[in-house]
Formats: sequence, C-alpha cells, structure tokens
Amino acid sequence: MFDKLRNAFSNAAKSLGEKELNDKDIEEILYELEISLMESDVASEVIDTIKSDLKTQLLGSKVDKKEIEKFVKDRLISNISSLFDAAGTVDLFELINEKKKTVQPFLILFVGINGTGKTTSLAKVAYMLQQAKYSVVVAAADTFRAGAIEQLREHTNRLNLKLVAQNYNSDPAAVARDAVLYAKSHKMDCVLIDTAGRMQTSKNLMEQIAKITKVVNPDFKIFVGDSLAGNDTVNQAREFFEHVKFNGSILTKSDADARGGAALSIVKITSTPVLYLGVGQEYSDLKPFDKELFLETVFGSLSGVDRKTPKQELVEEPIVESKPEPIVESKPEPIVESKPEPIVESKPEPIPEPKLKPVQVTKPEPKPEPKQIESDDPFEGIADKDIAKYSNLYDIAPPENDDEATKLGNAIRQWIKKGRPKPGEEKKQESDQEIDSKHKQDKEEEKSKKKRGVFGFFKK
Ligand SMILES: Nc1nc2c(ncn2[C@@H]2O[C@H](COP(=O)(O)OP(=O)(O)OP(=O)(O)O)[C@@H](O)[C@H]2O)c(=O)[nH]1
Repeated sequence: MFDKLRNAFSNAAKSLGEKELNDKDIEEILYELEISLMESDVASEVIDTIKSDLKTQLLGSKVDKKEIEKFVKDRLISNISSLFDAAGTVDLFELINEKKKTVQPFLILFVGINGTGKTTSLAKVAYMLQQAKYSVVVAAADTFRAGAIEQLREHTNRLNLKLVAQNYNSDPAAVARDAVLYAKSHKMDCVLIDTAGRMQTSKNLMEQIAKITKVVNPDFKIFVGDSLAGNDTVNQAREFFEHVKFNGSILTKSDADARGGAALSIVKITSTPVLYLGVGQEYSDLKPFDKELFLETVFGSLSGVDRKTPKQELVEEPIVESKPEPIVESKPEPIVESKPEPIVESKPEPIPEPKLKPVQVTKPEPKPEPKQIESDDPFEGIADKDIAKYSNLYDIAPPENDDEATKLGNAIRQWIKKGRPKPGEEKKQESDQEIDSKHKQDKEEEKSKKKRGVFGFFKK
C-alpha cells in the first residue's frame, strides 16, 4: 500500500520538479553567463553565436527545475569545450620531426599587426626550439618598419642565432627565400620568418604576405594577436585568416590581464587552435594554451554554478616584477648588404637560462562552502515495510502535503526508535505534542535553508 503511496509521492515530486525549458528560462540564465564571457573579453559576435546555438539546442529539453541553471551552464561549457576540441591541437615538435625526415627545414611564418608582440613571440619560439635542440635561422622579412631588423637582430644576437636580413624596403619574399636557402645549405631544422605588420586591412601587407607564402611555401603559419585587444584581435584574426589561412595562434600579454576571451573568439572564428600564450617578456614566457584552465578562468569551478563571474588568473601566478632585458628598438643602422649576409656559422655558445621573474603567490579566493543538500524524501532512511506496518497499526491516511508527510516520517522514526510498540504498549514516551514540537523545529531549519520542498513548491 505504502509502496504505491511512496511512488505517488515521488512521481508528484518529479512532475512538479521537471520543466520543459522555454526561451525565457534560457535567456535568464544565459544572461549571467553572457556577462562572464563579456568580462572575459570574448568578442560580442562570438557570444551571440554561442548563445543562439545553445538556445536552439536547449529549447524544449526537460530538466529538473532545481537543475536548470547547472544544466544550462554545463551545456554552455561543454559546447565551448567542443569548439576548442574541434580546432584540434598541434604538436609543433612532431611536425618539425616529420619534416626533418625529408632533410628539409621546417618553415614557420609569423603574421599579425604591429605591436602585438610578433617579433617577441618569434624570439620566444626560437628559444623554445633551441632548448629542444633544434637549429634555427631567422628571416627578417619585415623590411617595412624602421627598426624592425635591428629589433630582431637584438634577439638573434642574444640567442646566438643566425639572422638573414637585407635592406629596408627590399622584397620580403626574397629575404625569406634567402633564409630558406641558408637553412638548406646548412642543414638547419627550422626557419622562422618575421613579417611586417601594418593594419590588417592593408591590401599591400596582405599581398606581401601572400607573395612570401607563394615563394617559400611555409609549413606552418602562426597568427600573433594581443590578448588584451578583445574585438580588435578578433577582427585581425579574421582578416589574416582570410588571406593567409594560418594554422594556429599565439596570444600575447596574457600576463597583463587574466581574461583570455580572445582565445575563444579566435578559435570560434577560425577553427584553428591557440597554440601558446605569451605570459611575460622573458624568452621562456611562452606557455602552451590550456583549455581546462581557460574554462575555469571564465566560468569558475567547472562542476558548480556558484561562481558566476570568477576572476581567477589565467596565468596562475601574477608577475609582480618585470625585469626583462629591455627589448628595445635600436636606431636603424644603415644596412648596406643587399644580399644575404655571408654565411658564417657562429659557434653556438651556451645559452644562459633566462632569469625567471619572482612571482608572488596570491591566495586563491576562498570558495564558498558548498551548501549541504538534504534529501527531499520525508521517508528517507525508513524501510517500506515499516511505513506499511505503522500505517496499518495506527490506521494512518496518506499525507496530503509536505507538512503531513514530514510529520508522518518523524512519527515513524520515533516509533522505530522506541522498538516498534503496538498501540497500547506505548508508554506514551512521546506524545503528539513532542512530535509536533520536533516537527516545528525541523520546519524552522528548513525555512532557513530555503530549499525547495519535496512536492515541488518553495517553502516560504
Ligand atoms: N607583458 C608582455 N609583454 C609582451 C608580450 N609579448 C610581447 N610583449 C611586449 O609587447 C611589445 C611589442 O612587442 P613586439 O614584439 O615589438 O611587437 P611586434 O608585433 O613585433 O611589433 P612590430 O615589430 O611593430 O611588428 C614589446 O614591448 C614586448 O616586450 C607578453 O607576452 N607579455
């Protein structure tokens, strides 16, 4: 008998607790998540597309009322996570090793607009490859910006790398080709090609890059974008991708701001992966992009819904002191050579380990204690046979609401505690009054927890 009753209760709770998601439910929850994405510098058009995709997916889904927020959030995170997965990952070393088998150098072209950190990132990649024992030659194919060649020379001198350069205004494609010839004749593993970075809308620039691409046919093209530039970086990425079809990106200056939404925007727009994050001004300040860390940064804990606008650092430790070796642009020296420099293999000197910056470890924001979730079942812990026995002995009618169910559950527990006495055997140890007062106490506790009642309505 009580099995039926119990089933009826739980079905009622289910039907009252379940809900078919409509536009309004989703909009309300997405609003919070949208703020998180905006605060993380995700481009607005990307947010709009993600939102509308998600809405289409969710409309009409049946969800437990209590779980709606978590459900929507989880789906959003899982959609974004799939976006990153779909863009794939790249193991640069593996690609270089493959090319090495053909005894040909692996050519990497760096593109991006001025000032985003392209040259610095090229130097960081050169350093990373050097550390992995690959031989590297650098091509100064930015022959447009005054000081660009000297800036690159500064890096290659420090890293003890060969730089192939010509005069300003010479043909960047010719510089790239010379560097490739140098690498081939010296059996070097990689050629890193710097390019000029005027505005992405410059037709000239895009034509120049297209020409380099045609002449040397790079194996890999990297777009360098500034992670602080938000929508701007996205527009740059779109434009460069249209013309250059780059294979992946490096996002610079992630140390200066923890948000990193540009990563999501670029991946969404180009379907290519973010390879590395620039996290400082040292050569070693290049970190592989970590999807999980990104998601945690934007959404907080991936399993809960309590942190709506987290401000966790994408780079775990903020850098407090930047003592970079100044990457200064020296004044352009007149460059006389119009041909590639005579090829003199300098003896590789041991490369000093770049100094690591002292980092200050900040204590993570204390997370709020997870709320204790109590069972909604007023008969929790009571065996079916006890419910049946008690109701038969005392001829109890099925409870009609939360209060009655809770009261009945408590009464049965008391009865069990006292050894399941039959009517008359009871020594009246516990009067109805006592049960009532216990019940009142329970109600008070529940009130303060403001949790949803078992029958599907909110207790006031
Ligand atoms: N904090 C920080 N600064 C960076 C990072 N990457 C580059 N920078 C700095 O950003 C500035 C611009 O970097 P460059 O490498 O000169 O920029 P670029 O894109 O090559 O500019 P052009 O040479 O004009 O094309 C420099 O001061 C760099 O030190 C980074 O990851 N973190």
